[in-house]
Amino acid sequence: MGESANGTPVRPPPPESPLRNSKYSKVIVVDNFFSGTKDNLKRWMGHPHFEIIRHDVTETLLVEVDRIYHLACPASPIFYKHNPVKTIKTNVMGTLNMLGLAKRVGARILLTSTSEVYGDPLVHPQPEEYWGNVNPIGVRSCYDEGKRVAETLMFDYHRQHNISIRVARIFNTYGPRMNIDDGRVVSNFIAQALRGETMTVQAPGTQTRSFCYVSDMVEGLIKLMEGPVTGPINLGNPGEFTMLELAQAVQKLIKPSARWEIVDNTPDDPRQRKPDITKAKEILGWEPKISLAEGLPLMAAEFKQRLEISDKK
Ligand SMILES: NC(=O)c1ccc[n+]([C@@H]2O[C@H](COP(=O)([O-])OP(=O)(O)OC[C@H]3O[C@@H](n4cnc5c(N)ncnc54)[C@H](O)[C@@H]3O)[C@@H](O)[C@H]2O)c1
Ligand SMILES: O=C(O)[C@H]1O[C@H](OP(=O)(O)OP(=O)(O)OC[C@H]2O[C@@H](n3ccc(=O)[nH]c3=O)[C@H](O)[C@@H]2O)[C@H](O)[C@@H](O)[C@@H]1O
Repeated sequence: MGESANGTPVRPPPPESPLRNSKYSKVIVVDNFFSGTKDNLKRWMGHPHFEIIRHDVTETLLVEVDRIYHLACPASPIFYKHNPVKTIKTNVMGTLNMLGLAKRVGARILLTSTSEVYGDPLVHPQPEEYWGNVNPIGVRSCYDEGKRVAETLMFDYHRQHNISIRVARIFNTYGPRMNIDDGRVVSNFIAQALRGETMTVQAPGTQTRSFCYVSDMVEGLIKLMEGPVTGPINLGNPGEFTMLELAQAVQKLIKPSARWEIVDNTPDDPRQRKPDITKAKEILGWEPKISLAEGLPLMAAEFKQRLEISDKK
């Protein structure tokens, strides 16, 4: 345990904390808590180097910082489709405001873009050079096209105002402390199996995704932020699974009697997705370490605690 300037004992940051191995030792979290929760931040509250501001990034923010990790955006399809206009505003006005902040204070800014910029990809796996296959007027467009505009804004500010930027294209990331009713597939299947409900496999069930464990992703984001290139760089785990395979893995892990059913899907669901992470490996020296088989039990254990389900059968 170290000591702060005013003598208050300072807890060392946990291994997954951006504070570790970083010269940037104070963190200001900005969130409007639309899909996030303060519960996930409780262990940091009262820490002298930590601050939370309830704020919507579609409004101007005035703080003094060196690094901006711009993650604010509804990310689960059920959340972003709930208010598509707000989702676009968050991506466009929110990114403009964060870039304005970066310009004013001379900070470096990292955008968490998404594999959704590749849409329903016709190239597989997806390299960064692929321009994508995105429906501009569909129900997912507020998110997909919103992130594409956010990327454009990042590069225009970089070219026009010489802002230092980093763009990560994140592929499906999961882990402990996700909102139990987030609506994304890994949290849905784990929560459903634990609650004794039928897992909802959206048709056809043969669509694929590549799932990255959260601590791997955090390490990749920090390496990109402190690394030498702007990106865009794919960050994800190249292990590729169908949704039926994921349901089977959750069944095997949680309850052999767990069942699934095929339910209706929503339009424009990508049929396949797998990152080409050659650039992340070669330029950042990053690749994920935690396989789906290792990550699922870690998430299930934490979901069990929150759902207060004991191991007694
Ligand atoms: N998890 C993934 O699979 C994944 C994949 C690709 C990209 N991303 C991107 O990473 C970022 C984080 O995703 P996540 O999975 O942690 O989602 P999340 O929903 O858990 O977190 C998003 C956070 O942004 C906050 N937020 C939303 N709108 C805001 C606004 N207008 N102002 C301030 N805060 C706002 C939410 O309250 C929440 O805390 C998002 O930008 C998302 O698009 C995530
Ligand atoms: O990684 C990405 O780039 C994007 O991935 C996800 O989008 P999506 O892949 O649609 O995520 P899910 O909602 O978890 O769906 C994954 C697959 O599971 C299926 N699914 C989802 C939920 C469910 O209960 N059952 C089910 O079979 C969906 O049809 C889809 O094929 C995230 O929601 C986005 O924030 C993120 O940007």
